[in-house]
Amino acid sequence: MTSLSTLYTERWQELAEIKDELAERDWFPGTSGNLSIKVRDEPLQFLVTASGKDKRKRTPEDFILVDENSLPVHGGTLRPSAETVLHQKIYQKTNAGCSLHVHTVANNVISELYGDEGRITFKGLELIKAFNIWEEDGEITIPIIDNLSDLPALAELLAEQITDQTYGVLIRNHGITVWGQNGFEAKKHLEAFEFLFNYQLTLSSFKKF
Ligand SMILES: CSC[C@@H](O)[C@@H](O)C(=O)COP(=O)(O)O
Ligand SMILES: [Zn+2]
Repeated sequence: MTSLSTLYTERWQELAEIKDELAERDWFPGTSGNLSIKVRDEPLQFLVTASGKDKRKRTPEDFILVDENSLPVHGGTLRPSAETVLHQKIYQKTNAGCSLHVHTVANNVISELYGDEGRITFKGLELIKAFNIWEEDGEITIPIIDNLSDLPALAELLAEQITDQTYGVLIRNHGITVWGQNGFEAKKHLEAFEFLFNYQLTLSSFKKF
């Protein structure tokens, strides 16, 4: 059986690599964004990015191990992400092993354009298969929630949107939070959503009035 410390080291490495890749895409403007990865289930413990840091940089203090109440397991002075409670809710309501939150222009614009409808649905696009949807007429819907400043309330709002068919949630004029069973799947979902948002925005810009 893999020891807890080996698991911790492996998960740290996995999350650090994802952070580097998302940084290369410039998906952490102005210190925004936060990432987490589950280390153990019972009791829940996950690594989450430290708050307010430049997530483009790699340092030994990038991640903090937190518990099922989003509190640091080992104490210390480093603060976990302000949005840790959103990650906590995702682990408590899904079988996710990794959760990623980024702010991009595309996800913000889509969230504003479709915010009043409370969701956006994509269909007829090959990339929907990234969500393991293989039907020819398959579709994927992402809910859009208001950007409450009360973070526990925001986490509740997000949790209310989670179903078996939900892979992410847009927070209006804020960003996207996605998850997957592991780091690979969470990143795949994030890249697929961002592709779909960019597709929609590009298509709209070419539509005749
Ligand atoms: C600097 S704007 C972004 C923050 O307000 C927040 O939304 C965010 O994504 C990053 O917060 P953090 O506490 O660093 O995880
Ligand atoms: Zn954010």
